[in-house]
Amino acid sequence: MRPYVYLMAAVTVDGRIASRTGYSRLSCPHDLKRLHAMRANVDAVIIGANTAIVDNPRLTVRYVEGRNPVRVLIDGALRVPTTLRIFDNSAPTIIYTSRRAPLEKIEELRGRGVEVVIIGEEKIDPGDVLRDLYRRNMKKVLLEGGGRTNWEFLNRCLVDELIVTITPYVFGNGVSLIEGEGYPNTEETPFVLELVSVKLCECGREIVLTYRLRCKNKFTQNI
Ligand SMILES: NC(=O)c1ccc[n+]([C@@H]2O[C@H](COP(=O)([O-])OP(=O)(O)OC[C@H]3O[C@@H](n4cnc5c(N)ncnc54)[C@H](O)[C@@H]3O)[C@@H](O)[C@H]2O)c1
Ligand SMILES: Nc1nc(=O)c(N)c(NC[C@H](O)[C@H](O)[C@H](O)COP(=O)(O)O)[nH]1
Repeated sequence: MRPYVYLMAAVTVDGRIASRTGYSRLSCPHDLKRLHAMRANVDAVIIGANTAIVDNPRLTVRYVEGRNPVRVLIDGALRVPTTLRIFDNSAPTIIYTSRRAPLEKIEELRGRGVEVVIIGEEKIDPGDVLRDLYRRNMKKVLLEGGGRTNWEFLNRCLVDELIVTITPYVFGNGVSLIEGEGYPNTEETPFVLELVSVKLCECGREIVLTYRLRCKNKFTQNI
C-alpha cells in the first residue's frame, strides 16, 4: 500500500519550472494560496535535493489556516547543507538517503531532531519512500518537485493527480516540469493523462490544469 500522490507545480508556457539560473517564482498570490491549501490537505510534502538547495523552502502552511505537513527530502548523497529551513523544527522532517551518505552529517541531523532513513545503496526507489510513509500512517502526499524528482515518481507510475498552473512567462531554457530520460513518442509512456478540469486562476492570467493519471496495466506497481 502507498499514499495517494499529488504533483503540483507552476510552469511557464514553455513548460519550465525554473530558469537556467534557478529562478522559479512563477505562482501569483492566489496560486500560492492553492499550494498552501494543498499542503494543509496532505500528510507530507516531498522535495528533491536541488529544490532544497536552490529554494531553501520552509514547506509550511502560511497563506491559509491549516496544519503543517511532514517535510520529506529525498537526497541520495545527503549533499544538502544542514542549515536549511526544513531543519528548523517548525514541523517534522524526514530525509530519505542511501548508504553513500556521510555518517557525520547523518548524526548531526539526527541530533537536531531530523529523522534520517537509509534506504537503498545509491539510488532511492520512490516506491520504497511511499511504502515507508504509508507505514507511518500517511495517506496523502504532495510531490513539490523539482523536475528530476518528479520524473523518478512519474516514470514509475507513482503519481495519481497532476495539478499544473500555466503562468504567462517563457524561460526558453532551464528545468522542465519532468526532467528525465524521456519518452520517444506519446505511446511509450507508462501512464495516460485524463483531463479533470481547466480553471482560470483567480489572479486572471494563469490557467490551472488538473489531470488524473492512469497507469497502463503492465506498468502497475505492486505496492
Ligand atoms: N515552479 C515550480 O513549481 C517548482 C517547484 C519545485 C521546484 N522548482 C525548481 O526546480 C529546480 C530543481 O529541480 P531539479 O530537477 O534540478 O532537482 P530536484 O529538486 O528534483 O532534485 C534532484 C535531486 O534530488 C535527489 N533525488 C531525487 N530523487 C532521488 C532518488 N530517487 N534517489 C536518489 N536521489 C534522489 C538527487 O540528489 C537529485 O539530484 C529548482 O530550481 C527549483 O526552484 C520549481
Ligand atoms: N507551485 C509552485 N509555484 C512556484 O512558483 C514555485 N516556485 C514552486 N516551488 C515549489 C518549491 O518547493 C518552493 O521551494 C516552495 O514553494 C517554497 O516554499 P516556502 O514558501 O518556502 O514554504 N511551486
